[in-house]
Amino acid sequence: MQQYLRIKADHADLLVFFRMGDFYEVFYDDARKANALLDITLTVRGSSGGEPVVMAGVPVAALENYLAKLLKLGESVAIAEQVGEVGASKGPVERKVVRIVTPGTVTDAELLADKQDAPLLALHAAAGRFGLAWVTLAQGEIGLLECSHTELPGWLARLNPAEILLARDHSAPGQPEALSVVRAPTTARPPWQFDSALGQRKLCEQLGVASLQGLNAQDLPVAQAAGGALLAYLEHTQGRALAHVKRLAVLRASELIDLPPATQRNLELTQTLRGEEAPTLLSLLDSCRTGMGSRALRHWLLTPARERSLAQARQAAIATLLELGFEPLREALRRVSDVERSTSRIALRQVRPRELAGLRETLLLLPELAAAVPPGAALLNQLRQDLAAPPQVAELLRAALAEQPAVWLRDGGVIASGFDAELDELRAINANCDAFLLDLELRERERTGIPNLRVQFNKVHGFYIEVTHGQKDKVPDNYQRRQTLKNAERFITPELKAFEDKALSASERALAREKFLFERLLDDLGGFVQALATVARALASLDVLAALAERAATLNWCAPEFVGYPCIDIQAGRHPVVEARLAETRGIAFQPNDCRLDAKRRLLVITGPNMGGKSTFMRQVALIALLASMGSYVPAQACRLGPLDAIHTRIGAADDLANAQSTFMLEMTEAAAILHAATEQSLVLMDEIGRGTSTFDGLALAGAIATHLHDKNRSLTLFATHYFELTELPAQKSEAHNLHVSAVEAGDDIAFLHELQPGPASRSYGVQVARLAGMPAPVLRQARASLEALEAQKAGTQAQVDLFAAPPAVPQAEEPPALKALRGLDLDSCSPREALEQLYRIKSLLGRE
Ligand SMILES: Nc1ncnc2c1ncn2[C@@H]1O[C@H](COP(=O)(O)OP(=O)(O)OP(=O)(O)O)[C@@H](O)[C@H]1O
Repeated sequence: MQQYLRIKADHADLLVFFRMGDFYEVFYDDARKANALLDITLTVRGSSGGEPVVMAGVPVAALENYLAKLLKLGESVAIAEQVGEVGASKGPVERKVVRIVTPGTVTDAELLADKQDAPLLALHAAAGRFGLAWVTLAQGEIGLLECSHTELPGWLARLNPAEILLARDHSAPGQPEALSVVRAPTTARPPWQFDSALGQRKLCEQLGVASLQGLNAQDLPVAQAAGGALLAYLEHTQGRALAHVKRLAVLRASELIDLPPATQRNLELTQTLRGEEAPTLLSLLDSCRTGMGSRALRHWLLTPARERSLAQARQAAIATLLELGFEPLREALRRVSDVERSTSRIALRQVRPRELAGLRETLLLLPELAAAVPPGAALLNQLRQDLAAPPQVAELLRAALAEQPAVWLRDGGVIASGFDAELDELRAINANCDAFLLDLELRERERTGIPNLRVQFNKVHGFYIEVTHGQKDKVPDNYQRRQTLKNAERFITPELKAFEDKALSASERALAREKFLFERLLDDLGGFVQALATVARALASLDVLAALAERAATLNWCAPEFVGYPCIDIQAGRHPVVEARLAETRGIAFQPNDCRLDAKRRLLVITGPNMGGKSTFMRQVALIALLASMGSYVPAQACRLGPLDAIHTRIGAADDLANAQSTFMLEMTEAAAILHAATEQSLVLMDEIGRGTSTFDGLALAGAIATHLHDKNRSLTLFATHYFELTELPAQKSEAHNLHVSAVEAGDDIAFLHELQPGPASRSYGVQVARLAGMPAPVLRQARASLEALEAQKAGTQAQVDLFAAPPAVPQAEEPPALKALRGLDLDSCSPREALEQLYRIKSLLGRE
């Protein structure tokens, strides 16, 4: 218990798994926690310091399962192994924490989702800004970024960290709200570790550079401070150099297209509104053959650059793949293992034998893969070159690693035969054991003339020669008695004893030798980590490009064109996810629609019946713009896209109970954020703004918001509404235009054509849609009657309100006397003394205010 308590004191915040033979035991509060989280039985064994020792345990063989569960729940675990020799000294065997597993630092394939990264992120606030530093250990790249408090939630949603490090007892305005966007567990770290000088030094050390200047990361003190804490935590949990973490990516909000959390959610990019993985844009796009590809695709989708050169390079690569064929490449990618994760685990020395076998196969496959990359596009040429791993790696693995290595190193059978003479000899002893014993038996029978003499082995006595009592007198002098049984006698000879020593130690020594050789193999492979990381990145990119080409071909997408002026011009665009769902579930075709926004058509007011397809249309425009910006083809016949700095969306109505915001409050908060942030280069979707409050309030607000977007933000805006009054806007504002979705009515029935046409809609058809939804007939009758009465009433009292008039000027208040006096001062004509007197006078005026 003393040993345990010592270890626990060093790892007070973690669950400590304490190895005891075939179990990891947890004690006291850890045991109670484990009991609650893992549903494992609590027991009491003995007492320590007068207190009963409460404990629980998990079998060693089941460790990974339990770890996976705990990590999912956001818990971190310290694993204390027996490191001393059992029975080597008096007292308990020595134990040490050999591994700390936290949600943001796991690299085990079994504990990670195949298609998603689990980054570790450190967050720091200083000087009114936030600094973020993150790393995906399984990838080996550190990211740095600084942002404002309004941008923070978007970044957190994008990076989707598995664990967040914060300075203990420090918070900044906006931080708790931003953190509520993600569900990651937070870990408190000592505040002094969040220091920018320390961070700069640590980053330079880690990346092996003299200064961060060359990496474009010099001017990010707050992010550097976060970087310091990040690296300190990695040292604490990994306990060894992170040889593979050698790259730095500096992200700048101003270089990426802004995708606030509301946009990521409303467009259902990686999660449906209900929080499911499919059907989403990502799930539709992701036909990648490898986990590496899926992870890269998610990253491409969520970090589109404003500058178009990367997107153009990707587009050109997709065009080449479409022209010259992507199937051979995709076929080859099927057999590729997760080189990215294996590489990082080589660097962390956590790699398992089977992973190395997978890596070997992939490396041998690379020439075939490279040959399957079609020539032409610059990006493809580059990636093909990157696939050229140094041949020594495959050679090393081929020579050292067994054909089919065991799962665990501890079981032996990992190193290939023929690789090491000493290991071969030790293995030969084991293998030749039986032959030697048979041979010895024959020889001894001959020598002694005892026909039923037998050479045998048991665990307690080792090897022996057994002779029945009847033959005892023939036993030669050099036989020494080991044991006497009822009807037989057991002996040992010097030759047999020597063999026994050799045989018994041989298997142990073989295992030790294998461990040694495996470690040496890891040392040797360590030198190739960067080269392997390059291969991994190239494989991931090729996989994404081939998947995007496949999607473009299968789904009949086109290459978008980029232009330098304000423009979103889409011909026959489709919503890719709705289209796929319609085809899959109802076998019907999607109705394509055009969209034209430019300097002269900045705001489209979209009206039409419920269920008409307004939301679908707006979303499809945003999705097409996003797909084009990441470098993909798009679901349209043709598409021209100008500069884009953000996609803002205000769609749908969901209560945010967790943050104590009502539907309407949330609606207004999101709309306000958009009016503050949107620029001339932003795409803005506003779906039924104002519907969360009374009709007049809603209408008045919607009119004012549309006016502001048109006059002040001047963004490219799609504005869907049920307020027909807003269709008057284009009459007053030159850059606003009306569009409506069509429906045809036949008696009480209504059919939606989902077709966009110029001009305003005439009706809402709300009652007809309610009928389709199965509303009881009396309710419908009453609603219809009320509707008629309301419409008649409205027609009679058509008030002339200008919804889009410029806001009245703010009344000018009288200027305060102190300010007036200050303004009246002529500084050039007064002496220093007079100036001082004036200052006193002004100060006294302030006192009176
Ligand atoms: N272009 C289209 N082609 C085929 N079906 C479509 C199309 N657009 C929409 N739909 C179908 O109509 C349904 C309703 O569309 P959507 O939610 O966009 O309507 P809406 O006009 O926004 O309705 P509301 O005003 O009630 O919000 C979609 O779920 C989809 O199944």
